[in-house]
Amino acid sequence: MLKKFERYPLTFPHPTPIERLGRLSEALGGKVEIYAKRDDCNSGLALGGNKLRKLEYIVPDAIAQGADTLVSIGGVQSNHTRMVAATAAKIGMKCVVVQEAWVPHEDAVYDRVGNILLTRLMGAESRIVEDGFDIGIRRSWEDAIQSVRDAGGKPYGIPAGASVHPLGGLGYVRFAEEVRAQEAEMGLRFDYIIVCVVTGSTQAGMIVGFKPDGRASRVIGIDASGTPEQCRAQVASIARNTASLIGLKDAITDNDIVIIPDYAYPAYGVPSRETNEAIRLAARTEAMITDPVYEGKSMQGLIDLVAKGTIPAGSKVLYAHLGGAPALNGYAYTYRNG
Ligand SMILES: Cc1ncc(COP(=O)(O)O)c(CNC2(C(=O)O)CC2)c1O
Repeated sequence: MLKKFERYPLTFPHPTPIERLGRLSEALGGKVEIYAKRDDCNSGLALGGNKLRKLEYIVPDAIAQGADTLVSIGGVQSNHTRMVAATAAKIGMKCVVVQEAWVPHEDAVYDRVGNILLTRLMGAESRIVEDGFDIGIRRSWEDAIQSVRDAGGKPYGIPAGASVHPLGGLGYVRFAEEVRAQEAEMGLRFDYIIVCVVTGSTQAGMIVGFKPDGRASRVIGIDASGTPEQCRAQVASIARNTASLIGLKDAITDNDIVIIPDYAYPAYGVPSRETNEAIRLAARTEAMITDPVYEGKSMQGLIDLVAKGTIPAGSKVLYAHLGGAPALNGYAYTYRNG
């Protein structure tokens, strides 16, 4: 489905591993088999993560346009801006990232550790602004792009999460193709795929990628944005655009888009007690580290959906681990007692 699209390798030259989470499966009652696909371990670039899969299909366009500066946006502890900074460093471009005030934080070091520390270490110009959380196209980002032009640079704009970009969904179409090949090798088939969703092109790409084998609606998005209607609309738009790009025009229906808003509380970037319990359970049963902004909430959703029987006994579930651990450093106070 993707052969006509150029991909600039930013991830390791092999599929990310799928591992069975036996102790977590047992801890949840042993009736559902849980596996994880480790996209958190997908690259040597600055601790990796889901955005690198997306950026592999965006970088060729930036190079073709003769850009010299990647310009993107996220919260202060954005994993996405860290991966854009990593990509710029790797391909020899400059980088400007706008870091908005997406999270009301309690840690004095929140704006100096984790993702933003790495982003700065890789030479990106990190511009902290006071605008609040929003997954859409931001004025602060548009102004940053213009400022690069005004300074004589050739900017290439990458929106938040590389999601509202024409090529933003392709990386996770490839994820689905990879999973199908691994299922064939493993001699199994997953009934559900659990994925955290915020700006949307990760889940949207998976929906498109799994549509041909009838599993689009088995990609269960766990919303971590706290703005579920905007998130759903963005996923739908990206999925339809991506489907058209790869020759599946009009294939995506509303029923293909399954997003559960129940675990984003109390707010984007703020973990609940249940989020923290989920983070601890994954850490203590599998030494699998999840974060309070994204994967901790999708792990919370997985645990709850199994406990409630929404994911029925006998199911095989693939948990998509998309990265995010560096942000834990901005929550040291929250986890001061483990
Ligand atoms: C670790 C991790 N897991 C899941 C997601 C959600 O992915 P989407 O934005 O494609 O829906 C992010 C996103 N992060 C954003 C960021 O700025 O880091 C785009 C919001 C993520 O970083």
